[in-house]
Amino acid sequence: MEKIKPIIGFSCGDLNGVGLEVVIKAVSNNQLLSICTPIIFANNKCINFYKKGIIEGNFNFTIVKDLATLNTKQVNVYNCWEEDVAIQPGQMNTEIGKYAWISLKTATEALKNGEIHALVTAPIHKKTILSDEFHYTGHTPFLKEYFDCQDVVMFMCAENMRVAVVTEHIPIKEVANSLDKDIIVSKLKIIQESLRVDFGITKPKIAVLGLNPHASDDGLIGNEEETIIKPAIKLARNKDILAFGPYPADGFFAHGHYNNFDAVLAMYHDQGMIPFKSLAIGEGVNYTAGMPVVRTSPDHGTAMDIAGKGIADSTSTLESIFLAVDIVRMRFQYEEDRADPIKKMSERILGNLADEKIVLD
Ligand SMILES: NC(=O)C1=CN([C@@H]2O[C@H](COP(=O)(O)OP(=O)(O)OC[C@H]3O[C@@H](n4cnc5c(N)ncnc54)[C@H](O)[C@@H]3O)[C@@H](O)[C@H]2O)C=CC1
Ligand SMILES: NCC(=O)COP(=O)(O)O
Repeated sequence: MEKIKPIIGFSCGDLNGVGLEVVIKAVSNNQLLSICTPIIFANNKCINFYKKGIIEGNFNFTIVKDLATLNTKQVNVYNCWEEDVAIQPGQMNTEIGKYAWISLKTATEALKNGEIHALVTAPIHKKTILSDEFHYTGHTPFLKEYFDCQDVVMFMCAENMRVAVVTEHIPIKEVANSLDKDIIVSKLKIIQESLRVDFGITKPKIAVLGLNPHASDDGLIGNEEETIIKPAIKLARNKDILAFGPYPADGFFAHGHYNNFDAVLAMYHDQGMIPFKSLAIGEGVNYTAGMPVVRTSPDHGTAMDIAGKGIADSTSTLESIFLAVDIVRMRFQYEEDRADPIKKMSERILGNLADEKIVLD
């Protein structure tokens, strides 16, 4: 069957950060146009500002006014604003931060309307984007609310590991009180479903980390393992989720035990992010699992210290595009396979018969 070529939208992130630079670098990859049609939600003048000096040769794009008529042979740019913007790479500036929101808002609307198949978000600066309209600690809680999801999962994905977190951007002193068994089970359900539908793993195994050092050493160092995490794992098992643990986080990563699982659920941000960013092979991608739509993102931030220097690495953005394309295709295939199971099954059986050279009358 012919593979679908999805339309991938890009929000530009903080214009003073490395966002547009890594997006431009990633979409100028020659082979990209054969697997997807990219559309950047920003403004052509801002793209011209960043493209100078970072791309060898020409970087051509088409400015589109109507999202229904994209150029499939080129990168598309949708102008979300018309005014000139005084970009100052590396500067934290709330005036500039507001364009990150305009871009994100426009791209998210397009995602909701089905005008793009997936969204790749370039990094926002969590402080400069804040406004009455955008009052979230990141894309994840915004998208959760926008798409009316009961829960979603921040799911970091790389070639050799996938790490999800229970709590996201909250102060460390609030972590223990934010955990409860239903929240953990909810995350495990989303991870299991995502591994099946988005990654095609039929019987995924998920490791759950403890919260305390040495997963509490049998209650010597805290009790959340006994009172919350173990009961959550038991509950998940009763729901046919192959969850294991809780494992002490340090040795689990140090000795490579993550290799035995399809995903790892960490209790808090740094418990998952530090090993992920340190041990991931290939570049990591931040995927928001549990939504009806597909959103990926590079695993890094605005990198203000190197913004505008042309030295930002775009590999994680490129991987975010590849993962978005893969997931769109996986979901499409998943739906297709289940649209008419009897017909599909008979087609497959007939295929097998043909393989075995059995002739039907
Ligand atoms: N998806 C998103 O929107 C994300 C946003 N952020 C936000 O970004 C801002 C800055 O966060 P930081 O903690 O400083 O992390 P950061 O990832 O921006 O920077 C950490 C270090 O990594 C380097 N680095 C990051 N990306 C790079 C790249 N593509 N190529 C080469 N070097 C790179 C930076 O130069 C810096 O030394 C914060 O407001 C944070 O909340 C952080 C992570 C993701
Ligand atoms: N550490 C991940 C991060 O900051 C990205 O968060 P989000 O914007 O994807 O919610």
